[in-house]
Amino acid sequence: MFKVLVSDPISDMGIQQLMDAPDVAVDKKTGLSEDELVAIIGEYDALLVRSQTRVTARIMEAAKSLKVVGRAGVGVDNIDLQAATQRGIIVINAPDGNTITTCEHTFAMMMALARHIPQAYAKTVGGTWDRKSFLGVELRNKVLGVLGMGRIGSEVAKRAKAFGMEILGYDPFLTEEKAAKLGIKLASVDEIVRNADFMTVHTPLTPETRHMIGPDQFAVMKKGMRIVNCARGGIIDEQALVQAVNEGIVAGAAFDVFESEPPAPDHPFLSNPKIIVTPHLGASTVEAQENVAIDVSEQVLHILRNEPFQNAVNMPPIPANVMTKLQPYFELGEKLGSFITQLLNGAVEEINISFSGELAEVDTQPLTRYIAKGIFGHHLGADQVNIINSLHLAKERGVNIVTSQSQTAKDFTNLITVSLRAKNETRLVAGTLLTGYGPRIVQIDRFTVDVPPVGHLVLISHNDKPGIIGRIGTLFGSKEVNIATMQVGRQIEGGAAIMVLSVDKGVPKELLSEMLELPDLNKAKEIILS
Ligand SMILES: NC(=O)C1=CN([C@@H]2O[C@H](COP(=O)(O)OP(=O)(O)OC[C@H]3O[C@@H](n4cnc5c(N)ncnc54)[C@H](O)[C@@H]3O)[C@@H](O)[C@H]2O)C=CC1
Ligand SMILES: O=C(O)C(=O)COP(=O)(O)O
Repeated sequence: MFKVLVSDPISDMGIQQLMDAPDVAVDKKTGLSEDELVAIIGEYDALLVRSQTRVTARIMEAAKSLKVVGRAGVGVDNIDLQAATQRGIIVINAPDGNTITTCEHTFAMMMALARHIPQAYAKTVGGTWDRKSFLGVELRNKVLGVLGMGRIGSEVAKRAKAFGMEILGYDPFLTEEKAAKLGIKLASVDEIVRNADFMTVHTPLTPETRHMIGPDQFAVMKKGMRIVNCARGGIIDEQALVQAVNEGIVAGAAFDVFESEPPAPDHPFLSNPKIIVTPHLGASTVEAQENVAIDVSEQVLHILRNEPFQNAVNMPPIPANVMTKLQPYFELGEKLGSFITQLLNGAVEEINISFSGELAEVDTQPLTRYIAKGIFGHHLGADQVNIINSLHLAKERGVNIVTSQSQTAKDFTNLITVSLRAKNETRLVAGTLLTGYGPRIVQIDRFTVDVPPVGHLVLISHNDKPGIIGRIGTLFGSKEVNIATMQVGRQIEGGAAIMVLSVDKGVPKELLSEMLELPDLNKAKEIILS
């Protein structure tokens, strides 16, 4: 008999199939502390949660029989995925079931914001008949900026069209063609910030999206913008938003999510009359809760019964013989994917991967998955992409992956070459595993280099002229950024060249912009490989 623990409020109708299964016993115990969960989790084979239960490494450690954690919803930031993977616990989510509901909540928030509904309601039920203070605005003919055009963002855009809005969308996977098909305009974050009347965010919270709307964006923002966040707290810098509201840059904001939930009683949003809030209700409808509970219960049942399953967000099993051969290359593959996606400007349309030398002797598909994980994980969030879903995510986004194998690998015993094609450019990186030395990037575009793919790198394209290395060294020194290693590559003397620096910490934005003012320096980009 499999034992399933449901530790958050999850729709009964959705989990009925688990309750009806003859080989499953379901316990519902909500509101448990970490200690209480640690004390009882050992007897369970599956755990079903929403966003309240924090499934920590401590809980996983105590979970001796746990095979699967099922998240009845999208975001898995409350689950320690690394700990789950380490212990071989599969984590699955229900990515589709609450899309429409969250999209509709976004609209409810946008309209409530445009017409001051919460404020007007409070005054009316308080006994004041005030028809003067709540002059609203129409949505019609307004520009809506959508940051994150995935499942929810795309549905929001669709509905906004029906309201007569013009939509500017930004997503690293949105091409002009896809945008045209959706009837929206592809725009940069900067264009959205400068031109939108309303803006709504629908990205996961990743290192890249954290505070993607912050002081720099508020400084150039169209005056009077209204902002909605029904995705994750922290995508918009809360302190900077409050300041922008107080300065009149932002006319109003509607937030369903907070950097820390629940927010402290003195959180500035809670006392600002121009900011309206809901307590993370985006997914809270009867329909969505049934959908996600049905989806997650179905997959949990498959996993418990050892049947094929979907929607895993962490590590899948790989056959032992394939594992032995390929495992040493997994990290290199993922790093190459992450490296090249950070170099590319524009939405990736095609990925070309070639495996050469001894790698050509085995089935390299698992390695392709790691490379795709590096490419997609950078934008979609490392917690959302794994080697089970990375190829599926590529397909879902219409990105073609072409792989080839060849027995010869120039000067190396093994070589992985990854190139990404976007509308206006193609970028290439190649890497190898050097026995005794570990992974190395050996080619970037047409330049030969020798760089370990770790930490903070700065990629500079410049003209091969005397003095440039010194000028860069002096500039980094003046900003207290230590250069650990420096690699230069060129094809001909005096021609185009590249430099790869590895530095000990993050590079301040102003250092990158000051670098661009140096003579003979053409481009500079920071690349972070964890
Ligand atoms: N408030 C609530 O109760 C709910 C919140 N959510 C949250 O809403 C968010 C969106 O969910 P879905 O649409 O289902 O996810 P999704 O994965 O379909 O879409 C997210 C999109 O964000 C894009 N993205 C990643 N980095 C970006 C960047 N730097 N700039 C612009 N776009 C970027 C991705 O390419 C992707 O297309 C998630 O954070 C999810 O956890 C989801 C359901 C309910
Ligand atoms: O699905 C998501 O990402 C959500 O944020 C919904 O969270 P909830 O299940 O309502 O606690």
